[in-house]
Amino acid sequence: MYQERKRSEVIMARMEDKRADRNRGERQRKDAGVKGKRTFHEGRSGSKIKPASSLNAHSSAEEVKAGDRIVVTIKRIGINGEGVGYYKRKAVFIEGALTGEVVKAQVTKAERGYIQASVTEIEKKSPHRQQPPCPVYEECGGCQLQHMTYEAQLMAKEEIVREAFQRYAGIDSLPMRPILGMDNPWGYRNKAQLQAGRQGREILTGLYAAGSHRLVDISGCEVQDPIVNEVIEGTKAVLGELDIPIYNERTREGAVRTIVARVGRASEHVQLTLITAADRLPDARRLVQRIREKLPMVKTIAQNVNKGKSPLIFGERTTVLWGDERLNETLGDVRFALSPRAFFQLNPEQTVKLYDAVKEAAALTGKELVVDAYCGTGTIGMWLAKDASEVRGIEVIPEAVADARDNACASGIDNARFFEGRAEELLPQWVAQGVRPDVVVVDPPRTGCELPLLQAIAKAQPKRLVYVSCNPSTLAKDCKVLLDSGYQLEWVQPVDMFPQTSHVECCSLLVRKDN
Ligand SMILES: C[S@@+](CC[C@H](N)C(=O)[O-])C[C@H]1O[C@@H](n2cnc3c(N)ncnc32)[C@H](O)[C@@H]1O
Repeated sequence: MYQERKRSEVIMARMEDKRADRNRGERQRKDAGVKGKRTFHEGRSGSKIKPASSLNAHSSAEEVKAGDRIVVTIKRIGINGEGVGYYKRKAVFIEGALTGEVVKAQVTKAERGYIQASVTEIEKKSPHRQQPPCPVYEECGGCQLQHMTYEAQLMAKEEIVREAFQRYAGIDSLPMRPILGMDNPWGYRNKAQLQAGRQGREILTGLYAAGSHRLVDISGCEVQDPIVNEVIEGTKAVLGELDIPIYNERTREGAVRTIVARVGRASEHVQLTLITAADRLPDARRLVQRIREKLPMVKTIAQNVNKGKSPLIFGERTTVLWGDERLNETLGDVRFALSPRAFFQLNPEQTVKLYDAVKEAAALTGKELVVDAYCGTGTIGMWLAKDASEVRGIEVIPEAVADARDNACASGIDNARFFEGRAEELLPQWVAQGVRPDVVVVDPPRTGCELPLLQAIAKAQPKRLVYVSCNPSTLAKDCKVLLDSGYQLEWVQPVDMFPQTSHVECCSLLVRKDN
């Protein structure tokens, strides 16, 4: 349960990322009242482009209806990676269109506050448009920005953050630092979590196409670590060779539902988990033997049983069939021992940049009490512990708290304690008891912080508040509350944790005005 909750909140695994992307798109469109998804990519979908002569431009947005043709200049990229322009002062959301482009588009939906349309022809093409490297980019939907250069992706993400602060916090001149991107924005994901299925004799592993039960095979996914891809392919081959039954979503028969492979970057060891729909994994002994022979980098083979019908990936019970109980990983000089269901950041290289920004914002001298609210497995608290007097982490998921305690122990950190509970309940209690943190770090789920937590922070008056967020909209809304209660926004540091997708993470520093 812990793993699944984390996943949906922290963009944990690829499958859940897809859902999060879609949900996010829905949320964003709800803001403007839009629903739907991308329908166009130049080059791939050339046949969808209609000649300009078929256009029939309208004179008033009120008259626009589905099926009409309009011409739109794209002003920016929206939170879900779509192009956003205006037609007669109404926002128009156009999947696959890029900033600066002038596109002819067909209206797919016209509502009071917005229009949704799909590209039929690009009149003026962006120099940042590129052919998406992935052959299943459109079908898969896990990435949203492969049709633009990486440079343009970074600019778009900065714009998304700027726009959120303008819209939700009324800040026109945001103290934003340049986004921290990656030198190589490919092969960064340390973990794949793929549904298994069959097409005739062939075993597929991938993601379901949006709104369907059609599995899109994503073999060799370019954002995955190549070692992870190798293990997924090798495992598929062994499953086929031994004719192990693959779960069929429709008939609810078969065994293997999902393959999860996670690589430890420091060791290059891989933890492999097969999620099955029943207790029995047929031919388990031969399966273990063949995987060990074929994939020597695999150091753990585990089975997790999930008999449920919900979209949660993991079930409650995990058995290690062979090998190490946990995968060792390090971030900087902090060590982690990860059980198959334990959460860990998906892009370790960028996580270090994010946590370093948190450390800079916290500006610790060794004397401070730091509260790490929404601490997960305690990674941020541990990153700060050696420069603080005391760290107190708060996390709602018991297994995460247990992991945090174990990880602190493994790293020899003895000034960090982790508490199970809701941040919006525990912090107010502590404050009522007279606890006065010097620095509070919050890293909430996409929904942002609960108001009682923000109120408790305002009451406790920590000198520094470090807000880590994967959702610029809720970040900006919460910042507005904090700015109204005596804080000042010093800087916002966006970090590109998920290149090729429209996700953007930010670390923001707020300080008390009366400091
Ligand atoms: C975005 S993650 C942050 C994880 C961690 N800081 C890290 O960098 O890995 C948010 C975490 O908040 C936890 N959470 C969600 N709601 C919570 C609440 N009301 N109180 C405390 N923790 C909560 C989730 O279980 C999740 O571990």
